[in-house]
Amino acid sequence: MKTFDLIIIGAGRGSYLAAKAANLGKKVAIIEKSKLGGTCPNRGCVPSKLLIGYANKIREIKSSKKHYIKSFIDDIDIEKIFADTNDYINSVEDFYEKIFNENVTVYRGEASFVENKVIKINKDKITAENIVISTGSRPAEPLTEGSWTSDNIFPLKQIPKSITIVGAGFIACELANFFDSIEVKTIQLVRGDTLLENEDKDIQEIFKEQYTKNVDVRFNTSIKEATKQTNNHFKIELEDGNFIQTEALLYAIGRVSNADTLNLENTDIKLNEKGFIKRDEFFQTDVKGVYVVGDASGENMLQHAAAYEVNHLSKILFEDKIKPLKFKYMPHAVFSDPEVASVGLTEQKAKNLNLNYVVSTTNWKASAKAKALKIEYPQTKFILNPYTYEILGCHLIGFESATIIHQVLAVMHIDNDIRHLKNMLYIHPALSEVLLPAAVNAIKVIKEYKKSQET
Ligand SMILES: Cc1cc2nc3c(=O)[nH]c(=O)nc-3n(C[C@H](O)[C@H](O)[C@H](O)COP(=O)(O)OP(=O)(O)OC[C@H]3O[C@@H](n4cnc5c(N)ncnc54)[C@H](O)[C@@H]3O)c2cc1C
Ligand SMILES: NC(=O)c1ccc[n+]([C@@H]2O[C@H](COP(=O)([O-])OP(=O)(O)OC[C@H]3O[C@@H](n4cnc5c(N)ncnc54)[C@H](O)[C@@H]3O)[C@@H](O)[C@H]2O)c1
Repeated sequence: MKTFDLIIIGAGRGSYLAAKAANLGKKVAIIEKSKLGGTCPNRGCVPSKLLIGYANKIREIKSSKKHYIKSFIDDIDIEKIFADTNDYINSVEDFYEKIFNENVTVYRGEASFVENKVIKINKDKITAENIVISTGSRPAEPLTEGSWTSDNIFPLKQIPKSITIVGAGFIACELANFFDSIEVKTIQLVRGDTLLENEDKDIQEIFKEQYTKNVDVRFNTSIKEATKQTNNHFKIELEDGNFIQTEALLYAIGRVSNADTLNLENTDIKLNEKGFIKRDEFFQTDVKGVYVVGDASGENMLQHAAAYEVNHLSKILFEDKIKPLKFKYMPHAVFSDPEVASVGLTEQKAKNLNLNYVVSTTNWKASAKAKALKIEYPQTKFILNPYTYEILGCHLIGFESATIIHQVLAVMHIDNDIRHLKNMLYIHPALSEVLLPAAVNAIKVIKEYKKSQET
């Protein structure tokens, strides 16, 4: 049996840990059953955001009337869009192979545990003092045979004339926006009456109102039966009695754990109630020296979380900086139309937790830059601790929200106090300036709250 210093199972973000350890002279084995780089560059964040780039441009052209410009789109070269996106995807393996030096052995195949510290891949058995499980997650099984998930839509193959997308979360709202923008007949099926159900309710409402101006969303329904016809299209009977025909059917109904591939029953590693791998704040599983990072823990399921965790784990393993990691805040964004960005608690969560909080909501109308964009709906919502001025949550909807929120993240990172956002200097009239009236209003709301408590 071969012995390594470090074994990494899953070459998504775990690849960077392999590269770092190898650069420090450690003998590393990394095992991947699919493509090096994992979900984000091959079938996740990057390809989907490349597509959103086209969608944003198309939406901008289509809304040019607001700027008194009559425009029309002569042709959208979807073949080129698909080919460019696939070119990127096809370059990923090569990129990842190059980040590994001679100290890395790449095993191709599915890894499973034989015992606590012994891993089997194909006919090989290997062991190491430290083992990192970074096996990510996979799409929940589609409910119709022959349909797509985000795993098999990339690399992009056929250009469908019509697509039906099931789900109301991140993936459904990003990809339905793309397909609709390139004029593929798109229908989104949502079992409830909300989109992006984990966002703050006010943001959800604005999102729903704006998004459904473009995308044909059928709420409170789902697929009763779907059958493939001779022309290879799906005939779908909906729960509400309606029928639709669609060439492609994509399920985006959440992600599940890959832990079932690992034969963990041969170990002392425990799972949580959702089947993801349990760990402590040092990423350690129930077996000493076996760690879990990224989606495999089921905690954050975001690339920036996986990247941060891998970086922190490398400090624990190689720099003797044995500090626990507990995220103080975890931001996310939905790159759809409109764009949404969020960090911390929604108002509903703050309420459920019985916290003392105040809410400040401001629109972006005072911003000259926002005015120049001619979009009416953008909003900033803060949830604040009125005693400490702490930002408990911040929710943005509007152009470049994912960029603007970084200013809030910096404050939360350094010294979480909304007053910094009021006192700092802003470039006038940059779009980030929208946070100035938001902070001024937030502080006013806090003062009014305090005054009301005195009387
Ligand atoms: C369509 C889509 C869009 C997304 N967009 C964003 C975004 O915009 N921003 C964002 O922050 N996040 C986004 N995400 C989420 C992001 O991709 C994941 O959070 C991130 O990739 C997790 O990284 P990871 O290394 O934990 O897992 P992964 O990247 O999934 O890597 C795990 C690897 O382990 C391999 N593996 C699994 N089991 C085994 C086994 N038994 N043996 C060997 N290998 C195994 C898998 O093949 C995979 O390559 C998106 C996800 C999807 C699907
Ligand atoms: N911009 C980003 O950061 C980004 C983009 C895409 C994906 N991601 C990550 O990937 C994860 C997975 O994305 P996702 O969109 O698949 O999951 P999600 O959890 O965001 O949404 C799943 C949706 O499917 C619906 N659903 C579940 N079961 C269903 C059923 N049987 N019938 C109909 N609807 C059903 C849910 O109500 C929900 O709306 C996200 O949680 C996120 O962590 C992030």
